[in-house]
Amino acid sequence: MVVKVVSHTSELNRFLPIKPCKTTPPTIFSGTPEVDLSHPEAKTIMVKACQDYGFFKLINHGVSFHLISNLENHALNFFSQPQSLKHMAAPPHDPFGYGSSRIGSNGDVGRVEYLLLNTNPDVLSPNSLLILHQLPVLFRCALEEYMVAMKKMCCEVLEVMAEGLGIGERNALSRVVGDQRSDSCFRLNYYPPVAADGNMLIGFGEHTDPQIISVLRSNSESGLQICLNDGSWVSVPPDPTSFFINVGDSLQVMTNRRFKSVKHRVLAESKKSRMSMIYFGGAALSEKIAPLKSLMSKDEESLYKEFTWLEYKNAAYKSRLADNRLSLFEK
Ligand SMILES: C=C1C[C@]23C[C@@]1(O)CC[C@H]2[C@@]12CC[C@H](O)[C@@](C)(C(=O)O1)[C@H]2[C@@H]3C(=O)O
Ligand SMILES: O=C(O)CCC(=O)C(=O)O
Ligand SMILES: [Fe+2]
Repeated sequence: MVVKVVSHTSELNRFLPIKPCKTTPPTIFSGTPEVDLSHPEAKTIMVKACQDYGFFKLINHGVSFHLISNLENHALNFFSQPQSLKHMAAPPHDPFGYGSSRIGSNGDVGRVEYLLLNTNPDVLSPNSLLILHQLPVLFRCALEEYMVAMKKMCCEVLEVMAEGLGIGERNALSRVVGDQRSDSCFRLNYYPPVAADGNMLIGFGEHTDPQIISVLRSNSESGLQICLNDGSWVSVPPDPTSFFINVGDSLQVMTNRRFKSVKHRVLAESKKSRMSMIYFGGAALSEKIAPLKSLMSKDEESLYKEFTWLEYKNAAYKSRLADNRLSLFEK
């Protein structure tokens, strides 16, 4: 009998079970709200989209396509390397760095490879710095440039949103993500092509994002699905020239549930690889995540207990992907 000794985590990962999905073709969603950032009515459409779906597509965003495709090319080169070269010196149990199949540390799996980074040089753990410095210098520059552009755009979107919500201070939301100490993160997801046997696999299981907003850009391969209010799942047609914005749990709280954080997932279904890049705009660790006073009506009560981003993050990172993390903090 030949006993194969699996000595590396990446090897182990290949044997993790990933549930195949039903083969019925997904419903294509034709109703993605579209927000033109250069349009004077952007604020109204944005707020309605966040109330109705917690999700919208952003066009005329002003981010150069060169910046995006430059990062995409470097990322593709990175993921195309042999497995042994992708594994970086990230210590075990650190969510940051390169990963394959395992999502988080509580048993979730998906057919995905990723690179997860902390975006803030001030709260960068020594591990995150270690990871960045193991990447080719041009890749690292492309990442840094892209993250700066994402932070700026995230703040612009949050300012338009605040205006749309009728909040007096335009920076009530954007100052949280714009803060020097904001604990935002960035993720590159690479979904390898799937066999043409009609089976769809879970690429990234259903979840909500814990942060304030997430800014997602993908190549032209489909896979992203959102859950509508009636509980049905619909496929979002990809658009590599636009960004997709998700309302995260923190924004659901800051708006006292006027906005709902959107449940989403990715099915690995394409014969070509899908690549996505997501900027998760978060708060500083010490920031109180609570409904904005300027938004609340006179006798309105907060639907949530008081907590800081650090408290929420700690709880979130102990949970499974599909858990309702906010329920722990509801009054
Ligand atoms: C299973 C998990 C992965 C995750 C941490 C968690 O315990 C629950 C939240 C997950 C999530 C979803 C959005 C982002 O991709 C992410 C980086 C985040 O902040 O929360 C992931 C976490 C992760 O991959 O470690
Ligand atoms: O890869 C994608 O398109 C979405 C992934 C996602 O939702 C996440 O990383 O939180
Ligand atoms: Fe997500």
